[in-house]
Amino acid sequence: MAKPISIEVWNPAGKHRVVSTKSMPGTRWIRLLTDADCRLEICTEKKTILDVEDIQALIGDKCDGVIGQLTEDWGETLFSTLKRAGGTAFSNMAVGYNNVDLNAANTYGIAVGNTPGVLTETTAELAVALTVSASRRVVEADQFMRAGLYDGWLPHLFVGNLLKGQTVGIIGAGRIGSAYARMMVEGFKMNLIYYDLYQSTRLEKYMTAYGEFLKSQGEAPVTWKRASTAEDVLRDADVISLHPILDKTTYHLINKDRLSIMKKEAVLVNASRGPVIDEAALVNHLKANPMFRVGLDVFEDEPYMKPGLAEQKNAVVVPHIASASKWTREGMATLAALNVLGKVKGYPVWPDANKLEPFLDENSAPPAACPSIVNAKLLGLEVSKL
Ligand SMILES: NC(=O)c1ccc[n+]([C@@H]2O[C@H](COP(=O)([O-])OP(=O)(O)OC[C@H]3O[C@@H](n4cnc5c(N)ncnc54)[C@H](O)[C@@H]3O)[C@@H](O)[C@H]2O)c1
Ligand SMILES: O=C(O)[C@H](O)CO
Repeated sequence: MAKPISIEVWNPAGKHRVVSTKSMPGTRWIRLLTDADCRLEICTEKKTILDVEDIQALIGDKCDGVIGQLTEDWGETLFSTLKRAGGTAFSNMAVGYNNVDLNAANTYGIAVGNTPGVLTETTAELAVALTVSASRRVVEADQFMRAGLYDGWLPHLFVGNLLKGQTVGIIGAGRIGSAYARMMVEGFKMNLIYYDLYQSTRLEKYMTAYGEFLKSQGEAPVTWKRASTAEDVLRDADVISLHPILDKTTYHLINKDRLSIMKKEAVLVNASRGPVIDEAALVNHLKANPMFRVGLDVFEDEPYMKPGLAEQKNAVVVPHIASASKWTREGMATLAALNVLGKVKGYPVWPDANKLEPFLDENSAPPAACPSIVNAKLLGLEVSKL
């Protein structure tokens, strides 16, 4: 028998039943669904991470689409349950979808949505915050101050690293990696080295033009280089920020061997996914190298940290909040809802998931399209001509 699970219902008479496994910020997403004849059921269960059985109970016997979260395991069981309930759409409220088994979704013909772009700058800004906090020992110094230990200015007190003129390294120079690179380069006049499977022509052009601009102002130009291996970035950079997707190629990309080739005083930042770093190896490295610092938004076994990490003063840790600005979270909710709504209504897919502004303009109706469906091609979904 299905578990009882608490829900809040909007527009009970709506024709299409859409389930959201969590309450999400803002109200626009709710309005968009209910105005389009959806009965919306929002799970209000007081449990942070829902398990597969909870979500099966939410889906029930009839469900057209589900808006879910990155903490949920969307695989064979959930997609087959959704299919049996007549569903055709699932959207993560996240850009990353490593919690989703796309093969299973494809098998059951379920469209899988994500929420790119709207979180790019917000996430990059938090990565910058982690970089500065780790480099300048902000959290350690804050704790020292609150503990009443400050008894006057000292030449050696909390000496950290200067960023200006150093080299910033990016692994995964996609939307967020490139935005972070620009912030670090513009903000701190850093040189850039990046590694990605693909060339980032846009970022390279920007770096060249910005270097020229600085030169024209009589300042030292910034330089850039595309590395042919991740190791080249790790060896050369003073600050390394990780922004790839999580898949087989990036699992434990940062491991014991790769940590050992980094500079002893390097700063490593991760706001991508926890398993990109072998966290146990990182804890050992932090213990052995007190001048090496990290800023982490994500962890290998969330919500837990590997033993020893919490005690390391050279680590700044925050609970996966990189996309947590009000505008972004409301935008993510909107995009996730529109992905599901679009599929339920039979709309085509938006042609460019990097240009979703029309869906985010609160003063106009969104286009009749699904903003971002990651398996659209595989499912042969029609592309919007709008
Ligand atoms: N911490 C957070 O709250 C938060 C917020 C947003 C996104 N994220 C994570 O950040 C990731 C990136 O988001 P995005 O919007 O920039 O995605 P994106 O697709 O624009 O960028 C990902 C980049 O990683 C590159 N890549 C893939 N495999 C690689 C490899 N083996 N080595 C090097 N580079 C590789 C891709 O080519 C691409 O350029 C998401 O998938 C998500 O997991 C985390
Ligand atoms: O992938 C994502 O979108 C994040 O981890 C949450 O913002």
